[in-house]
Amino acid sequence: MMRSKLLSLVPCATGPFRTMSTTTKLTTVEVNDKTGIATLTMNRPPVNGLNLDLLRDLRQSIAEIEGNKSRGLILTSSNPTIFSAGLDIMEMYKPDKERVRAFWTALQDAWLALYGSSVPTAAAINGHSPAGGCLLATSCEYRVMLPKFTIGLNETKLGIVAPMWFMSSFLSVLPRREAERALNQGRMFTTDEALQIGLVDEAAGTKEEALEKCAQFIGTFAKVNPIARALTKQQFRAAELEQLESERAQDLEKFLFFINQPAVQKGLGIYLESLKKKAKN
Ligand SMILES: CCCCCCCCC/C=C/C(=O)SCCNC(=O)CCNC(=O)[C@H](O)C(C)(C)COP(=O)(O)OP(=O)(O)OC[C@H]1O[C@@H](n2cnc3c(N)ncnc32)[C@H](O)[C@@H]1OP(=O)(O)O
Repeated sequence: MMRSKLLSLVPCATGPFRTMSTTTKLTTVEVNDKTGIATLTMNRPPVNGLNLDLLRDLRQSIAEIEGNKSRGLILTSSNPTIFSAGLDIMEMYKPDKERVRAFWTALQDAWLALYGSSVPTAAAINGHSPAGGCLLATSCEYRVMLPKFTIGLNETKLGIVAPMWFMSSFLSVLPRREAERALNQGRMFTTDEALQIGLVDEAAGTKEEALEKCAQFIGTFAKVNPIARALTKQQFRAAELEQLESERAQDLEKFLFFINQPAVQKGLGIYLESLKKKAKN
């Protein structure tokens, strides 16, 4: 089933490209008419916290980019210092029962869409990228990061646990030993450290430069058969995608059980307070 879905979404090898700019509430898609590459920009102030609506918009924008025959997707942020602060903790703290189910389901959907996207993907990481922000970046095939920001899966520092599929994205970028240590430590890497360890592929001085480097990466596929490339990517990523697809319901229940533990709620409350205090100082 995945294969036929993929074939219908394979990007066109030839133009012409349409100039297009569409905005859902929290994301913008702009297709460059010269390169045919789509830039998907997250725009949810103040920190691109991944709430239900942003996750749904992301998924919708990814589907749109696949549907409009773009040559590739660059994920970035409209915020000059934050790529994404990760999951909106307000969705998990004292959550509404129905909404939190929809929220986690939307996160699963967004990850399946991005990690399994048929088009080449790159992240122009133009700001901090903790936790869910790092998940988005590592779900892409290439990462370019601006200086003096941080990226990583810091879940253990918040007293929460990154699910297996967060780890899968991380593991598709970092060697196993490095990934395990960083996950256990909840380590945030500076741009230089991320570059050194291979968590990001390149550094760039400005957002424009980062976008250009991402476009260059996507351009490396110009002479590759798009169907063969897309099927190769999909096969390479099939195990992780199929694991989540087959365990979605259990993954949701596991999340709900974990998040509703009084100790986890208490920890999230303390963490939120510390973020707010920091903002006041
Ligand atoms: C077994 C399996 C079981 C499964 C178990 C469950 C698994 C869950 C996996 C979780 C994944 C996650 O992504 S959890 C999320 C992890 N994210 C983080 O830890 C990032 C926390 N944020 C930061 O570090 C910083 O905010 C940062 C992004 C660097 C930006 O710093 P700044 O100084 O520019 O901005 P701040 O002043 O800190 O923040 C501006 C405002 O945004 C708020 N804010 C910041 N981050 C926020 C966030 N993630 N969610 C909500 N609100 C946030 C602050 O409280 C402020 O609110 P006001 O004071 O009201 O303005």
